[in-house]
Amino acid sequence: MIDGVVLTPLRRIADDRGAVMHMLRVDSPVFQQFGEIYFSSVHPGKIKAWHYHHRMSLNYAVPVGRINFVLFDPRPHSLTHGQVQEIALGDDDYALVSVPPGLWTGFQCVGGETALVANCATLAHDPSEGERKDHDDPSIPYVWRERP
Ligand SMILES: Cc1cn([C@H]2C[C@H](O)[C@@H](COP(=O)(O)OP(=O)(O)O[C@H]3O[C@H](C)C(=O)[C@H](O)[C@H]3O)O2)c(=O)[nH]c1=O
Repeated sequence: MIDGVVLTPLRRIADDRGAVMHMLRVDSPVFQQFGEIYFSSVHPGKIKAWHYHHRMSLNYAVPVGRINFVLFDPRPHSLTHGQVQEIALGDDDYALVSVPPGLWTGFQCVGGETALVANCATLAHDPSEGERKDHDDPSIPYVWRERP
């Protein structure tokens, strides 16, 4: 796992009416502070990458559909400097991934259903706090799956 990233399995309590899906509680070891919750949908095969945050920590869960979540560690003094990691997230592999600032992240919808990514972030969205690169930027050593 990239240094500082935490993957926490989450409960999905299903019955014949639907399901309750946990995400983040104030007494969780990964809870820091509340900034904003938002949801990002991504259609089958589509990529949303790359995102970088200077100060915001992310807490992602995917209650609908499935994504391949990818992280790249550019931090010069990190134990995992230069590493790339893929994490499968989705309603059938339901978990919370907590990501510190300073990493490049992105995701691709895998499977045939539009996926919904929930982010319970430690700060309210502030465009000046983030950076973007194209999904195929050569400075990040990762090749996304072919898109339909
Ligand atoms: C998050 C946000 C976005 N926007 C605007 C900015 C753009 O014009 C448009 C799409 O934003 P973006 O391209 O950043 O969307 P995603 O690629 O889905 O990424 C967003 O959702 C993933 C999960 C992340 O973690 C990102 O930090 C977050 O920005 O919505 C706003 O006006 N307010 C907001 O709070």
